[in-house]
Amino acid sequence: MTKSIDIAVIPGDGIGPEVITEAVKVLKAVAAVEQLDLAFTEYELGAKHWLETQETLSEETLAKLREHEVILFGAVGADPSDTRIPSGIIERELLLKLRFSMDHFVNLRPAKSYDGVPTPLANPGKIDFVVVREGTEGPYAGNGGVLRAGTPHEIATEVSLNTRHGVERVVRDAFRRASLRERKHLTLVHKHNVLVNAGHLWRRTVEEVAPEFPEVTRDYMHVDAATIYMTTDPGRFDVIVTDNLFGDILTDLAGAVTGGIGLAASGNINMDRTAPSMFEPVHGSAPDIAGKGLADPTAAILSAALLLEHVGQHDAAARVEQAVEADIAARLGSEARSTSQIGDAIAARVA
Ligand SMILES: NC(=O)C1=CN([C@@H]2O[C@H](COP(=O)(O)OP(=O)(O)OC[C@H]3O[C@@H](n4cnc5c(N)ncnc54)[C@H](O)[C@@H]3O)[C@@H](O)[C@H]2O)C=CC1
Ligand SMILES: CC(C)CC(=O)C(=O)O
Ligand SMILES: [Mg+2]
Repeated sequence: MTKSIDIAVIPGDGIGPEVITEAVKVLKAVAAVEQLDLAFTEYELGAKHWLETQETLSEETLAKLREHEVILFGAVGADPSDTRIPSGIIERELLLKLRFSMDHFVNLRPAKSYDGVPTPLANPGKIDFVVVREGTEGPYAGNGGVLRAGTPHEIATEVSLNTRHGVERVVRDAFRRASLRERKHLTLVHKHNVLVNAGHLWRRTVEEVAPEFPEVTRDYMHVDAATIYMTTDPGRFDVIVTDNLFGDILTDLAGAVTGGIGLAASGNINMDRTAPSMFEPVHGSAPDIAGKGLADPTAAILSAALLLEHVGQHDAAARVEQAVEADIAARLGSEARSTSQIGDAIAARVA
Protein backbone atom coordinates (compact mmCIF):
# COMPACT_ATOMS: atom_id res chain seq x y z
CA MET A 1 0.00 0.00 0.00
CA THR A 2 1.25 3.49 -0.79
CA LYS A 3 2.16 5.45 2.30
CA SER A 4 2.18 9.22 2.03
CA ILE A 5 4.63 11.38 3.93
CA ASP A 6 4.24 15.13 4.11
CA ILE A 7 7.70 16.73 4.25
CA ALA A 8 8.50 20.40 4.79
CA VAL A 9 11.81 21.31 3.20
CA ILE A 10 13.93 24.22 4.43
CA PRO A 11 17.05 24.35 2.24
CA GLY A 12 18.49 27.43 4.00
CA ASP A 13 21.72 29.18 3.10
CA GLY A 14 25.12 28.49 1.55
CA ILE A 15 25.53 24.81 0.76
CA GLY A 16 22.17 24.05 2.41
CA PRO A 17 20.17 24.21 -0.86
CA GLU A 18 22.93 22.34 -2.73
CA VAL A 19 22.92 19.33 -0.40
CA ILE A 20 19.15 19.35 0.08
CA THR A 21 18.62 19.13 -3.69
CA GLU A 22 20.55 15.86 -3.59
CA ALA A 23 18.75 14.56 -0.50
CA VAL A 24 15.39 15.20 -2.17
CA LYS A 25 16.67 13.50 -5.33
CA VAL A 26 17.53 10.40 -3.33
CA LEU A 27 14.23 10.50 -1.43
CA LYS A 28 12.36 10.60 -4.75
CA ALA A 29 14.41 7.67 -6.01
CA VAL A 30 13.68 5.57 -2.94
CA ALA A 31 10.02 6.58 -3.01
CA ALA A 32 9.70 5.16 -6.52
CA VAL A 33 11.12 1.80 -5.43
CA GLU A 34 9.39 1.52 -2.08
CA GLN A 35 6.07 2.90 -3.32
CA LEU A 36 6.04 5.90 -1.04
CA ASP A 37 4.05 8.97 -1.85
CA LEU A 38 6.22 11.85 -0.72
CA ALA A 39 4.88 15.41 -0.71
CA PHE A 40 7.50 18.16 -0.50
CA THR A 41 6.66 21.73 0.49
CA GLU A 42 9.58 24.09 0.27
CA TYR A 43 9.98 27.04 2.64
CA GLU A 44 12.36 29.79 1.68
CA LEU A 45 13.80 30.79 5.02
CA GLY A 46 17.26 31.99 5.93
CA ALA A 47 19.56 34.87 5.07
CA LYS A 48 18.02 35.79 1.70
CA HIS A 49 14.52 35.79 3.17
CA TRP A 50 15.74 37.94 6.06
CA LEU A 51 17.28 40.48 3.67
CA GLU A 52 14.00 40.71 1.77
CA THR A 53 11.65 40.75 4.74
CA GLN A 54 13.67 41.34 7.93
CA GLU A 55 11.93 38.23 9.18
CA THR A 56 13.57 35.04 10.43
CA LEU A 57 10.54 32.88 11.24
CA SER A 58 7.05 34.30 11.62
CA GLU A 59 4.45 32.73 13.86
CA GLU A 60 2.36 32.10 10.75
CA THR A 61 5.13 30.15 9.04
CA LEU A 62 5.89 28.28 12.25
CA ALA A 63 2.22 27.26 12.43
CA LYS A 64 2.34 26.04 8.81
CA LEU A 65 5.51 24.05 9.48
CA ARG A 66 3.84 22.38 12.42
CA GLU A 67 1.24 20.91 10.05
CA HIS A 68 3.82 18.73 8.28
CA GLU A 69 4.80 15.27 9.40
CA VAL A 70 8.54 15.92 9.27
CA ILE A 71 11.00 18.62 8.26
CA LEU A 72 14.12 18.24 6.13
CA PHE A 73 16.52 21.07 6.87
CA GLY A 74 19.71 22.06 5.04
CA ALA A 75 21.81 24.56 6.92
CA VAL A 76 21.61 28.23 7.75
CA GLY A 77 24.06 31.01 8.41
CA ALA A 78 24.84 34.07 6.34
CA ASP A 79 28.12 34.58 4.59
CA PRO A 80 30.19 36.43 7.23
CA SER A 81 31.28 38.94 4.58
CA ASP A 82 27.65 40.11 4.36
CA THR A 83 27.64 42.65 7.15
CA ARG A 84 23.98 43.58 6.57
CA ILE A 85 22.91 40.50 8.52
CA PRO A 86 23.42 40.57 12.30
CA SER A 87 25.76 37.76 13.34
CA GLY A 88 23.99 34.53 14.25
CA ILE A 89 20.47 35.95 13.93
CA ILE A 90 19.36 33.28 11.43
CA GLU A 91 20.85 30.46 13.51
CA ARG A 92 19.17 31.61 16.70
CA GLU A 93 15.86 32.95 15.45
CA LEU A 94 15.24 30.29 12.83
CA LEU A 95 17.11 27.08 13.64
CA LEU A 96 17.11 27.27 17.42
CA LYS A 97 13.57 28.62 17.42
CA LEU A 98 12.45 25.59 15.42
CA ARG A 99 14.25 23.18 17.76
CA PHE A 100 12.96 24.85 20.90
CA SER A 101 9.39 25.54 19.85
CA MET A 102 8.98 22.05 18.39
CA ASP A 103 10.51 20.54 21.51
CA HIS A 104 13.30 18.68 19.70
CA PHE A 105 14.79 17.51 22.93
CA VAL A 106 16.72 14.60 21.43
CA ASN A 107 19.39 15.78 19.04
CA LEU A 108 20.50 12.45 17.66
CA ARG A 109 23.89 12.32 15.98
CA PRO A 110 25.23 8.95 14.91
CA ALA A 111 28.97 8.63 14.21
CA LYS A 112 30.11 5.72 12.12
CA SER A 113 33.29 4.90 10.24
CA TYR A 114 33.04 3.62 6.70
CA ASP A 115 35.51 1.14 5.29
CA GLY A 116 38.31 2.85 3.47
CA VAL A 117 37.27 6.42 4.21
CA PRO A 118 40.41 8.35 5.06
CA THR A 119 40.38 9.76 8.57
CA PRO A 120 42.89 11.97 10.36
CA LEU A 121 43.48 9.18 12.89
CA ALA A 122 46.45 6.87 12.51
CA ASN A 123 44.55 3.89 13.82
CA PRO A 124 40.83 4.66 13.96
CA GLY A 125 39.53 1.10 14.38
CA LYS A 126 35.80 0.55 14.04
CA ILE A 127 33.76 3.56 15.12
CA ASP A 128 30.07 3.19 15.76
CA PHE A 129 28.58 5.40 18.41
CA VAL A 130 25.69 7.76 18.76
CA VAL A 131 25.60 11.09 20.55
CA VAL A 132 22.32 11.93 22.23
CA ARG A 133 22.65 15.67 22.62
CA GLU A 134 20.08 17.59 24.63
CA GLY A 135 18.43 19.93 22.13
CA THR A 136 16.31 22.47 23.95
CA GLU A 137 18.27 23.74 26.94
CA GLY A 138 21.86 24.36 28.06
CA PRO A 139 23.75 27.52 27.18
CA TYR A 140 21.75 27.81 23.93
CA ALA A 141 18.54 28.72 25.78
CA GLY A 142 19.17 32.43 25.26
CA ASN A 143 19.55 33.02 28.97
CA GLY A 144 21.90 35.88 29.66
CA GLY A 145 22.70 39.39 28.73
CA VAL A 146 25.14 42.24 28.74
CA LEU A 147 25.69 44.84 31.43
CA ARG A 148 27.62 48.08 30.92
CA ALA A 149 27.81 47.35 27.22
CA GLY A 150 30.70 48.95 25.37
CA THR A 151 32.46 50.09 28.53
CA PRO A 152 35.71 48.71 29.95
CA HIS A 153 33.51 47.13 32.63
CA GLU A 154 31.27 45.21 30.25
CA ILE A 155 29.91 41.95 31.65
CA ALA A 156 28.46 39.34 29.29
CA THR A 157 26.69 36.19 30.49
CA GLU A 158 25.13 33.11 28.88
CA VAL A 159 23.51 31.09 31.63
CA SER A 160 23.16 27.39 30.95
CA LEU A 161 19.64 26.20 31.60
CA ASN A 162 19.29 22.61 32.87
CA THR A 163 15.91 21.49 34.17
CA ARG A 164 15.27 18.18 35.90
CA HIS A 165 12.50 17.52 33.39
CA GLY A 166 14.76 18.31 30.41
CA VAL A 167 17.72 16.32 31.67
CA GLU A 168 15.68 13.33 32.79
CA ARG A 169 13.85 12.86 29.50
CA VAL A 170 17.01 12.98 27.40
CA VAL A 171 18.92 10.74 29.80
CA ARG A 172 16.10 8.20 29.73
CA ASP A 173 16.05 8.33 25.94
CA ALA A 174 19.81 7.74 25.82
CA PHE A 175 19.54 4.77 28.19
CA ARG A 176 16.76 3.34 26.03
CA ARG A 177 18.83 3.72 22.88
CA ALA A 178 21.81 2.11 24.63
CA SER A 179 19.63 -0.80 25.79
CA LEU A 180 18.72 -1.53 22.13
CA ARG A 181 22.35 -1.61 20.97
CA GLU A 182 24.75 -4.51 21.05
CA ARG A 183 27.23 -3.05 23.52
CA LYS A 184 24.61 -1.44 25.78
CA HIS A 185 26.93 1.17 27.17
CA LEU A 186 26.19 4.77 28.08
CA THR A 187 28.74 7.51 28.70
CA LEU A 188 27.67 10.72 30.36
CA VAL A 189 29.88 13.59 29.19
CA HIS A 190 29.88 16.79 31.22
CA LYS A 191 32.25 18.90 33.31
CA HIS A 192 30.89 18.42 36.81
CA ASN A 193 34.20 19.18 38.49
CA VAL A 194 33.67 22.83 37.55
CA LEU A 195 30.08 23.17 36.37
CA VAL A 196 28.87 21.77 39.66
CA ASN A 197 25.21 22.72 39.62
CA ALA A 198 24.32 21.45 36.19
CA GLY A 199 26.91 18.67 36.33
CA HIS A 200 25.52 17.21 39.52
CA LEU A 201 21.98 17.36 38.18
CA TRP A 202 23.10 15.36 35.12
CA ARG A 203 25.06 12.86 37.24
CA ARG A 204 22.31 12.34 39.78
CA THR A 205 19.75 11.93 37.01
CA VAL A 206 21.84 9.25 35.31
CA GLU A 207 22.15 7.37 38.61
CA GLU A 208 18.42 7.66 39.27
CA VAL A 209 17.33 6.51 35.80
CA ALA A 210 19.92 3.69 35.61
CA PRO A 211 17.88 1.09 37.57
CA GLU A 212 15.24 1.19 34.79
CA PHE A 213 17.93 -0.17 32.43
CA PRO A 214 19.93 -2.74 34.43
CA GLU A 215 21.38 -4.19 31.22
CA VAL A 216 23.11 -0.90 30.36
CA THR A 217 26.60 -0.28 31.75
CA ARG A 218 27.67 3.30 32.24
CA ASP A 219 30.60 5.57 32.83
CA TYR A 220 31.33 9.24 33.10
CA MET A 221 33.84 11.44 31.30
CA HIS A 222 34.70 15.12 31.58
CA VAL A 223 34.23 16.76 28.21
CA ASP A 224 37.88 17.74 27.85
CA ALA A 225 38.95 14.13 28.40
CA ALA A 226 36.22 12.99 26.01
CA THR A 227 37.91 14.92 23.21
CA ILE A 228 41.11 12.98 23.93
CA TYR A 229 39.42 9.59 23.80
CA MET A 230 37.38 10.55 20.77
CA THR A 231 40.61 11.11 18.87
CA THR A 232 42.76 8.37 20.40
CA ASP A 233 40.24 5.60 20.98
CA PRO A 234 36.84 6.48 19.47
CA GLY A 235 35.86 2.81 19.32
CA ARG A 236 35.30 2.83 23.07
CA PHE A 237 32.09 4.88 22.77
CA ASP A 238 28.65 3.38 22.29
CA VAL A 239 26.04 5.97 23.35
CA ILE A 240 27.04 9.38 24.68
CA VAL A 241 24.55 11.60 26.45
CA THR A 242 25.47 15.22 26.97
CA ASP A 243 24.22 18.78 27.04
CA ASN A 244 23.51 21.04 24.10
CA LEU A 245 26.89 22.81 23.88
CA PHE A 246 29.14 19.84 24.61
CA GLY A 247 27.12 17.77 22.15
CA ASP A 248 27.48 20.40 19.45
CA ILE A 249 31.25 20.48 19.81
CA LEU A 250 31.75 16.74 20.22
CA THR A 251 29.70 15.91 17.14
CA ASP A 252 31.79 18.10 14.84
CA LEU A 253 34.80 16.25 16.26
CA ALA A 254 33.01 12.94 15.73
CA GLY A 255 32.36 13.97 12.13
CA ALA A 256 36.00 14.79 11.61
CA VAL A 257 37.31 11.53 13.07
CA THR A 258 34.88 9.39 11.10
CA GLY A 259 36.05 10.84 7.81
CA GLY A 260 34.53 14.23 7.35
CA ILE A 261 31.74 16.54 8.39
CA GLY A 262 30.18 15.93 4.98
CA LEU A 263 29.14 12.47 6.17
CA ALA A 264 27.62 13.42 9.55
CA ALA A 265 23.81 13.22 9.80
CA SER A 266 21.44 14.25 12.54
CA GLY A 267 17.87 14.27 13.71
CA ASN A 268 16.17 16.79 15.99
CA ILE A 269 13.54 14.60 17.48
CA ASN A 270 10.38 15.33 19.37
CA MET A 271 9.97 11.94 20.98
CA ASP A 272 6.42 12.73 22.11
CA ARG A 273 5.43 13.50 18.52
CA THR A 274 3.65 16.68 19.53
CA ALA A 275 5.39 18.49 16.64
CA PRO A 276 7.30 17.43 13.54
CA SER A 277 10.84 16.19 14.02
CA MET A 278 13.51 17.76 11.85
CA PHE A 279 16.42 16.11 10.05
CA GLU A 280 19.56 17.94 8.98
CA PRO A 281 23.24 17.44 8.34
CA VAL A 282 25.48 18.28 11.31
CA HIS A 283 27.40 20.81 9.27
CA GLY A 284 26.62 24.47 8.67
CA SER A 285 26.18 26.59 5.56
CA ALA A 286 29.92 26.43 4.70
CA PRO A 287 30.20 29.82 2.97
CA ASP A 288 33.80 28.95 2.04
CA ILE A 289 32.66 26.31 -0.47
CA ALA A 290 29.11 27.46 -1.28
CA GLY A 291 28.18 27.66 -4.95
CA LYS A 292 31.18 25.64 -6.09
CA GLY A 293 29.70 22.16 -6.23
CA LEU A 294 32.22 21.01 -3.62
CA ALA A 295 29.85 20.16 -0.76
CA ASP A 296 29.46 16.49 0.06
CA PRO A 297 25.69 15.85 0.15
CA THR A 298 26.10 12.52 1.97
CA ALA A 299 25.31 13.99 5.40
CA ALA A 300 22.07 15.44 4.07
CA ILE A 301 21.22 12.14 2.34
CA LEU A 302 21.90 10.17 5.53
CA SER A 303 19.74 12.68 7.42
CA ALA A 304 16.97 11.86 4.94
CA ALA A 305 17.50 8.19 5.86
CA LEU A 306 17.05 9.09 9.54
CA LEU A 307 13.84 10.88 8.52
CA LEU A 308 12.57 7.73 6.79
CA GLU A 309 13.45 5.70 9.87
CA HIS A 310 11.54 8.15 12.05
CA VAL A 311 8.36 7.80 9.98
CA GLY A 312 8.61 4.02 10.16
CA GLN A 313 9.93 3.44 6.63
CA HIS A 314 12.67 1.08 7.76
CA ASP A 315 13.15 -0.64 4.40
CA ALA A 316 13.46 2.67 2.59
CA ALA A 317 15.89 3.97 5.20
CA ALA A 318 18.03 0.82 4.94
CA ARG A 319 18.02 1.10 1.15
CA VAL A 320 19.37 4.65 1.33
CA GLU A 321 22.02 3.71 3.90
CA GLN A 322 23.15 0.75 1.80
CA ALA A 323 23.36 2.96 -1.29
CA VAL A 324 25.47 5.45 0.65
CA GLU A 325 27.76 2.71 1.94
CA ALA A 326 28.22 1.33 -1.57
CA ASP A 327 28.88 4.79 -2.94
CA ILE A 328 31.45 5.54 -0.24
CA ALA A 329 33.23 2.26 -0.94
CA ALA A 330 33.31 3.14 -4.65
CA ARG A 331 34.91 6.52 -3.88
CA LEU A 332 38.20 4.89 -2.95
CA GLY A 333 40.90 5.93 -5.36
CA SER A 334 38.44 7.52 -7.78
CA GLU A 335 38.27 11.13 -8.97
CA ALA A 336 36.61 13.73 -6.75
CA ARG A 337 33.01 14.32 -7.75
CA SER A 338 30.70 17.31 -7.55
CA THR A 339 27.77 17.59 -5.15
CA SER A 340 25.27 16.63 -7.85
CA GLN A 341 27.42 13.77 -9.16
CA ILE A 342 27.47 12.22 -5.69
CA GLY A 343 23.69 12.71 -5.39
CA ASP A 344 23.13 11.17 -8.83
CA ALA A 345 25.32 8.17 -7.97
CA ILE A 346 23.54 7.49 -4.68
CA ALA A 347 20.11 7.94 -6.29
CA ALA A 348 21.10 5.48 -9.01
CA ARG A 349 22.18 2.90 -6.42
CA VAL A 350 18.88 3.31 -4.56
CA ALA A 351 16.81 2.64 -7.66
N1 LIG B 1 22.77 23.50 11.48
C1 LIG B 1 23.15 24.64 10.95
O1 LIG B 1 22.45 25.24 10.17
C2 LIG B 1 24.49 25.16 11.30
C3 LIG B 1 24.84 26.41 10.87
N2 LIG B 1 26.09 26.88 11.10
C4 LIG B 1 26.41 28.18 10.51
O2 LIG B 1 27.08 27.93 9.27
C5 LIG B 1 28.00 28.99 9.01
C6 LIG B 1 29.40 28.42 8.75
O3 LIG B 1 29.84 27.82 9.96
P1 LIG B 1 31.20 27.06 10.13
O4 LIG B 1 31.59 27.24 11.54
O5 LIG B 1 32.14 27.43 9.05
O6 LIG B 1 30.81 25.51 10.01
P2 LIG B 1 30.47 24.63 8.70
O7 LIG B 1 30.02 23.33 9.20
O8 LIG B 1 29.56 25.37 7.80
O9 LIG B 1 31.90 24.47 7.96
C7 LIG B 1 33.06 24.00 8.63
C8 LIG B 1 34.03 23.43 7.60
O10 LIG B 1 33.50 22.19 7.09
C9 LIG B 1 33.37 22.26 5.69
N3 LIG B 1 32.11 21.58 5.32
C10 LIG B 1 30.92 21.73 5.93
N4 LIG B 1 29.99 20.97 5.34
C11 LIG B 1 30.60 20.32 4.33
C12 LIG B 1 30.15 19.40 3.34
N5 LIG B 1 28.88 18.95 3.26
N6 LIG B 1 31.06 18.94 2.44
C13 LIG B 1 32.34 19.34 2.50
N7 LIG B 1 32.83 20.21 3.43
C14 LIG B 1 31.96 20.71 4.33
C15 LIG B 1 33.32 23.75 5.34
O11 LIG B 1 33.73 23.99 4.00
C16 LIG B 1 34.24 24.34 6.40
O12 LIG B 1 35.57 24.24 5.95
C17 LIG B 1 27.94 29.92 10.21
O13 LIG B 1 27.06 30.96 9.90
C18 LIG B 1 27.37 29.04 11.31
O14 LIG B 1 26.72 29.77 12.31
C19 LIG B 1 27.06 26.12 11.71
C20 LIG B 1 26.74 24.87 12.15
C21 LIG B 1 25.43 24.31 12.02
C1 LIG C 1 24.40 26.90 14.49
C2 LIG C 1 24.02 26.38 15.83
C3 LIG C 1 22.72 27.00 16.25
C4 LIG C 1 23.87 24.93 15.91
C5 LIG C 1 24.99 24.02 15.57
O1 LIG C 1 26.15 24.34 15.33
C6 LIG C 1 24.62 22.62 15.56
O2 LIG C 1 23.50 22.29 15.93
O3 LIG C 1 25.47 21.80 15.22
MG1 LIG D 1 27.42 22.50 15.30
